Amino acid sequence: METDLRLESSLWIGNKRYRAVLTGWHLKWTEADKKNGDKKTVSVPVAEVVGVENGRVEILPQKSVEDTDKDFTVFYIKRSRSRSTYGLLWSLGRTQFSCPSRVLRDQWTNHLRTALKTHSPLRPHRLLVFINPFGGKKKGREIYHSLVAPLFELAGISSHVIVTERANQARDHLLKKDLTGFDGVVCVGGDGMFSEVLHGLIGRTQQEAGLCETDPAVTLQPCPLHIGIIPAGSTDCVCYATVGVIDPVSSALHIIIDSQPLDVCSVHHASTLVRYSVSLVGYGFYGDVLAESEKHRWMGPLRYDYSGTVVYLSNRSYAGIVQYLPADPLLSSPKDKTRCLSGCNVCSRSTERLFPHTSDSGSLYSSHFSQYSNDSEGEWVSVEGRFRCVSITCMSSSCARSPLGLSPSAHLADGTGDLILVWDTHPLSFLKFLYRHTSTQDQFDLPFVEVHRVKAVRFSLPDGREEEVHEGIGELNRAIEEREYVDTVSRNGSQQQLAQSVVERETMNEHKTVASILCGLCCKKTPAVSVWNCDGEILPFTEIFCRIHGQLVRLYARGIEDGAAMQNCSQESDKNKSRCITYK
Ligand SMILES: Nc1ncnc2c1ncn2[C@@H]1O[C@H](COP(=O)(O)OP(=O)(O)OP(=O)(O)O)[C@@H](O)[C@H]1O
Ligand SMILES: CCCCCCCCCCCCC/C=C/[C@@H](O)[C@H](CO)NC(=O)CCCCC
Ligand SMILES: [Ca+2]
Repeated sequence: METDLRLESSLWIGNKRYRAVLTGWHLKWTEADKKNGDKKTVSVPVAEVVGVENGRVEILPQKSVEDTDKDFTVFYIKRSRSRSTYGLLWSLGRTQFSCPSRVLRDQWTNHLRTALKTHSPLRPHRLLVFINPFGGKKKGREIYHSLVAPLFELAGISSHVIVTERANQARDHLLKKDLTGFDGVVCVGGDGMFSEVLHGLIGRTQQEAGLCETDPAVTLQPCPLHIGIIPAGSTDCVCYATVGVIDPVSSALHIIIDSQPLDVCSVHHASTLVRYSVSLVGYGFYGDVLAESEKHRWMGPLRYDYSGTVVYLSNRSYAGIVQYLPADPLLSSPKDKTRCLSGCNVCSRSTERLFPHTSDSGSLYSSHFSQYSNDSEGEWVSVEGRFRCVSITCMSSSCARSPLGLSPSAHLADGTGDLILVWDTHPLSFLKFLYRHTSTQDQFDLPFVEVHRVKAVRFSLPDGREEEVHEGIGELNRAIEEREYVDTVSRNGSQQQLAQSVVERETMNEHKTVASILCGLCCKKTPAVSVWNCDGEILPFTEIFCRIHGQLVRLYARGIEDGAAMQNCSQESDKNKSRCITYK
């Protein structure tokens, strides 16, 4: 195969002559008229060629084609460091080659296209795209049509685009409509849109397999369709943690060439499935922040900072019983200071265990999904007390607010989640814990913080707390109502007037906030229960059971690339370094 695809000739880039070689794995070109020591070789892995066009062609920012006889243009992945994140930005590299004859030009383009088909057989051909026109800064449509669609066209991908008109339209479509012919689903939006697609695809796959999603003991069927994310939301945590940057062009290029399995946590209450999560299932602080932020949606992404401050000042902790099933400690630890990077060994070993009969990317479509049991997995552990927060995350959950994330050493696809227990502590100590999320300081190196790598978690309320719960809520509401009454009556004279005015309703919310802050600071009359934040949605239950399902879905991504390692790659990349690429 390698021999058949090999092609070597002189080619021109501008007025310089190059010796160009196409082997099975790489396209390389070296300046021909230089002394040996000065010769630089550019090497592009075939796996990173996005498209090949006849003539002199430009795609972004605008398409332009000069249809000449002896020229061809190669488009490929180009990397640069991101100033604000740890990941690498991808852009579309482009080189226009000129040949001495049209025959040679056709030979080059045919060989390159054949090499692409041979070495990248799993690239998508047809995608279903959902655009949320209201996500984040409401730029989803514009982002897709100007930056993403031209790249898909270049890569020969056809797409069926649906601009959503209501929440849950994407989920319902995926649950009910014909999906024949699609290789994957792309969501243009934020974590909420991703969650819709996740629920739609997991639900559809289980329906078709005749499996019962509600039973936490059932081994779920992995989804055959991939999920791609074009970030256009407020947090874009799933994109950040799986690609390393929030950049629509980088994400579009990942959709064209990549595949990355991802663990999913199913959340159950009694005998119902409540939701799926990939990022955060959080009780206490994160639940309260989300609940508070819902009152201030008009603030946009800033609502989380505002609500974070309000909730922090209200100084709450909650009683609970947490039971967890530890994962095999011999495989990895959330405190081992490693990071899950693209090509991660811990995740690869997990793939081997989850899909024992396939070792390569063929496992993508494998129907083998046997729940492994491992002798080194421990017994259930139970802890009880007061917590500032209880969080479970299947991945690092890094985002712009926290570039290393909730659990910096968590793995995307190892079949485990990290359980973070933050015991009740002094407000300043808790602030230290929160603050460490924004830097490289270790947030787990604090005496009131525990982190465990787990397969499953159960959360329940201590016995007899129900009364306290109601009492707590009742007292808080009475305190809020009292303050509201005093405030409104002194300003307006009548509560009815207040209820009729939208502006004043907003003021009422502010008063509620102030009341709850005062409650937290002075009276300590806080509710005895918090709410669960599940990837940005509030759960309607307090007592839950969570189970991690290893590699239940596949994303069009590759995990975070190690910027330093990429720069150290030699120019003469071999097969093992096929992801290395150097540019002048
Ligand atoms: N056409 C629509 N109208 C109203 N809501 C929609 C529509 N399409 C999708 N949604 C819902 O909007 C919610 C938020 O969308 P999305 O996640 O795209 O943006 P975001 O909230 O700004 O970002 P993030 O979730 O990253 O914070 C989603 O939960 C989704 O269900
Ligand atoms: C003094 C400085 C304090 C700084 C504190 C920073 C702590 C940041 C930790 C980062 C946590 C990200 C967790 C990800 C959650 C997402 O799945 C979810 C959906 O988008 N977002 C929220 O729930 C939105 C709510 C996020 C709560 C912060
Ligand atoms: Ca994991």
